[in-house]
Amino acid sequence: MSTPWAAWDHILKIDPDKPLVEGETFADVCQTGTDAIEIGGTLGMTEDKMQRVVDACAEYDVPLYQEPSNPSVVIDSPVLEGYLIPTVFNSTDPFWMVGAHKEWVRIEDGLDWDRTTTEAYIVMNPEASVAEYTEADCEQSAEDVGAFARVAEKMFGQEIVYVEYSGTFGDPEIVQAAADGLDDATLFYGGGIGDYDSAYEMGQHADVIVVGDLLHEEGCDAVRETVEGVTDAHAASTPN
Ligand SMILES: CC(C)=CCC/C(C)=C/CC/C(C)=C/CC/C(C)=C/COP(=O)(O)OP(=O)(O)O
Ligand SMILES: O=P(O)(O)OC[C@@H](O)CO
Ligand SMILES: [Mg+2]
Repeated sequence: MSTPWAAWDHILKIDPDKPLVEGETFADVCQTGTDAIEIGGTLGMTEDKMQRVVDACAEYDVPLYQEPSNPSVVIDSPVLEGYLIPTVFNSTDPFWMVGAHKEWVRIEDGLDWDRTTTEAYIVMNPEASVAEYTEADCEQSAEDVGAFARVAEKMFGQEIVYVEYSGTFGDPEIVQAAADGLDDATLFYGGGIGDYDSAYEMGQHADVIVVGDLLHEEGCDAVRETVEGVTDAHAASTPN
């Protein structure tokens, strides 16, 4: 797989288990200015729900990626640009690091490796479903997170490191520690981004910000503001 995310600033994560804001359509969702759409969530995932979102977004230009939370919800669709497969570095259960992946590969024939890449998650909000689901140890200092990020890149060859605060705005110092741990990998940050300022702030530390709940709670105009926030943060920090 090539590394298109190296050029991204913003990902919109659609949770197929949650409705859009009343009156909005997937056409609106695909025109928020985001660089890519990830389709996934932790709870209530089914192939059908995934497929419905993929179909609804298929005709627009924004690249679509599936982010499955378990092997049984992966859908085979030519419309998908690729599959971003989490591996949770701070899970206390190896199933969420490598076990689910082994099961997937054992069961499925002919996976499309060119369209498949992993995201090295560091799950930091103990209240999030994803933390509970993967039994993540969220007691990680900035030094720990920096070391996880470095291990992910240097020892496990990960192209994407994802600091995940799903549902709450994280600690910018921790996100910066992850950034400092990386040379080449792309740093995703997700969690609690709700407006221009929060997008700008995390945009100063992460390569890509991921916006999820805001789409389902506030809608497309609010998402568009976060695209502006991170774009401005990156423009301000890029030397000419
Ligand atoms: C091997 C395959 C194909 C799948 C397994 C992939 C793994 C390890 C998944 C672990 C769980 C995970 C990191 C899922 C990614 C999606 C995610 C973090 C969604 C956000 O979840 P929450 O916001 O906590 O949940 P809800 O919004 O559903 O409550
Ligand atoms: O839903 P929010 O809090 O925006 O988090 C985004 C994403 O990181 C969730 O996996
Ligand atoms: Mg969520």
